[in-house]
Amino acid sequence: MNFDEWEPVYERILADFGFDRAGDERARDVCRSLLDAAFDVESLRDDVAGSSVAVVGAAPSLEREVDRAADADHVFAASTAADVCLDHGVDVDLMVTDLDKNPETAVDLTREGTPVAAHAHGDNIPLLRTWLPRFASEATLPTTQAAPAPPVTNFGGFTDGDRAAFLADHLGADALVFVGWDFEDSSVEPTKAKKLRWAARLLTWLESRRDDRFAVLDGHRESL
Ligand SMILES: Nc1ncnc2c1ncn2[C@@H]1O[C@H](COP(=O)(O)OP(=O)(O)OP(=O)(O)O)[C@@H](O)[C@H]1O
Ligand SMILES: Nc1nc2c(c(=O)[nH]1)N=C(CO)CN2
Repeated sequence: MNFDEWEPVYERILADFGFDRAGDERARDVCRSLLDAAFDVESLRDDVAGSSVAVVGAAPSLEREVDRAADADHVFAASTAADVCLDHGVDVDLMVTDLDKNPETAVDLTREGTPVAAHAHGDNIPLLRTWLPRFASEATLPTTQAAPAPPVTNFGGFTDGDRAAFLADHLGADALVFVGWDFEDSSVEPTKAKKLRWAARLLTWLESRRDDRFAVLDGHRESL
């Protein structure tokens, strides 16, 4: 994702949530200062290009359908979806997280050599300072929603799950298969519900950029 294309969407997200752009930039710079190396995401391209990627979200429905993730060539798991996959014997190829729920899982994965896309934003700076030093940096892919500052990269996307989809798209995935997504989930609190609406909007944008059709969005496009 070119930042010029992302920036107008990012500005709308900032305005909608009242987030501070300078905070996101500060987080990006803190993240940069905490890592002495970073995962080379392009090393995944040969493997992921042309393949199917399960983009695994952490809706309650994931427990029932996690096996579907194992049918894809690769599994990109968002936040606590990584734990559900691992608990069910489904290997995770990449985890995407902003460190607010299960940072221990992310630490363990990086130490085993599984890449983790660790997202820096204005509201997780203390988490970055606590957890990033424990990550194996060569398996850590630092991301930002502000302008990129290598090695901190911006592939597009906002919530952990839709960022996983934008990353799979960046790597040339042929099919994105959404497992563990529920846009109607009434168990989420209002801010999370608002974040999920943004995830749906961003995935609608992504499918049109790819000239694709994500079944998970059926019945939701019209209300966005
Ligand atoms: N019904 C749902 N409830 C929660 N997450 C969902 C749901 N449907 C899809 N997802 C996706 O699963 C991802 C992981 O959810 P989880 O609750 O573990 O993470 P989170 O750390 O709160 O996510 P985020 O920080 O992005 O809000 C979310 O980022 C979202 O993209
Ligand atoms: N500044 C800021 N950025 C975010 C936040 C958040 O709470 N604050 N939450 C996200 C996904 O949960 C993604 N990005």
